[in-house]
Amino acid sequence: MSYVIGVDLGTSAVKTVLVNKQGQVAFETSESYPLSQPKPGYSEQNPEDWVEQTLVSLGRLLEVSGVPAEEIQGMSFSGQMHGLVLLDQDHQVVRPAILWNDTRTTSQCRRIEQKLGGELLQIARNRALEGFTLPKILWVQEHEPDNWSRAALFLLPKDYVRYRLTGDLAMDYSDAAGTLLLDITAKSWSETIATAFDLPLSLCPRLVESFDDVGGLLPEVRERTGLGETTRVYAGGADNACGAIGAGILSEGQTMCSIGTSGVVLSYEERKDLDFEGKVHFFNHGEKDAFYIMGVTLAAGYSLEWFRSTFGKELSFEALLSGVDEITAGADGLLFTPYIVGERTPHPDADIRGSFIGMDASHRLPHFARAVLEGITFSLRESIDILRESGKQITEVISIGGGARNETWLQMQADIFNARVVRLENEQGPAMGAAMLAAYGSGWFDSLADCAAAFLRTSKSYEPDPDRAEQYNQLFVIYQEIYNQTADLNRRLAAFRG
Ligand SMILES: Nc1ncnc2c1ncn2[C@@H]1O[C@H](COP(=O)(O)OP(=O)(O)O)[C@@H](O)[C@H]1O
Ligand SMILES: O=C(CO)[C@@H](O)[C@H](O)COP(=O)(O)O
Repeated sequence: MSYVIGVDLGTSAVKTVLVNKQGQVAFETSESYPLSQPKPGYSEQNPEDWVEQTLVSLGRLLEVSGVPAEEIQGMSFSGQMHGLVLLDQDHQVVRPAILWNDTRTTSQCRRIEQKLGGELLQIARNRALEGFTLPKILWVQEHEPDNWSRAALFLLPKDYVRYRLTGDLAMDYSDAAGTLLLDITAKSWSETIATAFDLPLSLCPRLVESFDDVGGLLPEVRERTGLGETTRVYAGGADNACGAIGAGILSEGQTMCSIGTSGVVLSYEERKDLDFEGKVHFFNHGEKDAFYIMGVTLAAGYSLEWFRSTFGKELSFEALLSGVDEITAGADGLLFTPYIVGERTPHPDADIRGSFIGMDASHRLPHFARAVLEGITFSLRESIDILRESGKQITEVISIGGGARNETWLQMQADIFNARVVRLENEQGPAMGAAMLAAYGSGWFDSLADCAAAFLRTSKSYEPDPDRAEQYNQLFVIYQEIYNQTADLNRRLAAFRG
């Protein structure tokens, strides 16, 4: 038997899957790590935690599956996007990684806009958002001169882990697209953007394709994990690019919804010259010379996780959500907005915060849990609507990520999106996408599309219920008003946050 490994470096955990030539997941493991919020709006992780837990996860995969190391032909990575890992000249980490959901960089975003004006959208094809990497680099430059003076190179999270496993320093196009330093269609680092902020191009690593072979595993990694010399390592991609590959989003007309820590609505995009005015993110795909567009809810699964850990600490997700399907659409007049760490699409606003609107003495825990699921899904519907307004036909959505584990939530997605929602046999989209990059890189298939045809299987489809879809349309109009009604209140409350 031959196998490949997909590693998904998520925000809550690293997940590894061992996949055979038929696309069956022979074994999977997950190892979590902490997220630190030293101040409101800050979000950091220790890169050493990622490396350690990836090694533990790979070791378990080998040990428990019992698969001989020589049967594992390839390995590739998917990673949380945008996180800044700064390295010094000796490739030592300079400071904790500043993550995608860290919103400390509003003033750096305004500086980028002032300096570059329309050139930013022309070159980087995205607007300056707090989560992207360039504003984080400028924040360190402004606020931590000692750390900045030591910085020689930056990497993104999965590229750092891959460096520690192979010794190779590189970044793939799909992840580089989220830095705001890449000329997206030219596929090169932008000298215009770098020089505008006095950044030497030597700060940027070598660029590679997601399916490029970047070497073998270091001897100490082989010893620690049980992997051998036969396993080649392929660069990998951004978690959303890998999620798209793992959901088979490889041609025009295909859309996915991913609910992990963040929430993403993503469509394959052939129209590379169309101006989306920065309303959605426009990124390079993991497939060669392909692109996708997407909208992002910053706290999707994270809102549910926050709600569970705050109000139902002893409950599993299954227990928390068990009574939710007994409550009707709209949770008896209770709405939730998932802005608990600020928002991106369609409201790029670091100060906005969440609300429960319409609390009534009759509401119980399941009402609140339902309102949280509905609020997250309404937020994703805002991205669906932007994609539809750009001319996309969205009649079917492949749902992946932790949010695809709950049947009620999948039906809710179908009703709120007014589209068929499809769950795959394996909802681990990004890890599967990484395994597919390794399978394609290893020469198992002629294209990623051929790999998707062989690997991906539908598990169940959820059709929208016309009555509930109509009810949700009416509720969505009220939901959409909450942002404007609460934006000023939250701006004034910002001064009182810890
Ligand atoms: N059984 C479940 N039912 C509903 N939602 C779930 C369930 N398990 C996990 N989730 C949601 O999925 C999120 C984690 O998704 P995952 O794709 O693993 O995240 P990430 O890749 O960001 O680490 C959790 O925060 C939670 O909101
Ligand atoms: O910032 C983005 C995309 O622009 C996020 O989607 C991150 O890539 C993190 O993803 P998850 O941990 O939620 O998978």
